[in-house]
Amino acid sequence: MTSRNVAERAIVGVSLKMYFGPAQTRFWLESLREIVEELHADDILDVFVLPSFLSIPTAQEVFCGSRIEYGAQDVHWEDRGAFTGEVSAADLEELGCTVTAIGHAERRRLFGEDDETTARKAEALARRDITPIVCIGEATQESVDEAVAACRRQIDPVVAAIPDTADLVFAYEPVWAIGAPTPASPERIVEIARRLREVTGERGGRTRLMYGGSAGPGLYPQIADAVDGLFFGRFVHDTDNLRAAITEIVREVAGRPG
Ligand SMILES: O=C[C@H](O)COP(=O)(O)O
Repeated sequence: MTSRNVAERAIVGVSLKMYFGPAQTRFWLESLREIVEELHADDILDVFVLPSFLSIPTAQEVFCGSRIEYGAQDVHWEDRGAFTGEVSAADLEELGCTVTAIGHAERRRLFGEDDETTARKAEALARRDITPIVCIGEATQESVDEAVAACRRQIDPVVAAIPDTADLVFAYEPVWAIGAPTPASPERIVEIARRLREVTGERGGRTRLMYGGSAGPGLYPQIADAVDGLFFGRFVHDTDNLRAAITEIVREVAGRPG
């Protein structure tokens, strides 16, 4: 992949997983808004955050009048019915969600989510015009060929399940790099991203590719020509780090030849 494939606007996403309670989430969301506005980041970046289900109404309130998008970390594939404990794409749409993650490695490992259920969830989101953030990635630090094959097994059912024109984001997150001290090497990310673009490039709809897995300040400039953005976790909980990470991405994108 070359810089010609990279979208003009970069994407910056954060999943808060289950790290923060409601009050701490509100503080962090307010800080995110302040930082984005101070840096005018939303002029050149698509910024989204995925708080817990309980804090989605808070995100709706905090981001009122802002271009920051928000959504959930999971969704059920049906709109309504006897599905105890679940939340539907219809509910998320009603609360203004425009993005939602599916198929995260933790959902796959801890809650039995598989490629088939991920595809059904993608279809449910696409029906509501909510962009699926589909998490893909190899389980162990195997060869690039094996990693791409593993990702392909996760990509193909999703692509088949949604309309060709639907907006789609893949978050390439090597499972072994999630919750680790450092991300995958820039060389590996760039090579795998290039190969994944070949797989997803046939779609008619916009298909963007992010990197996630221990991403933090310092990573983006090394892989900016290969990915459309970063999917952050722990390393932007600290709002100084959040500011540093967004500042770095804004500088990189603003410096691209126009
Ligand atoms: O959803 C985010 C990713 O799983 C990355 O999390 P992490 O940066 O804390 O490893």
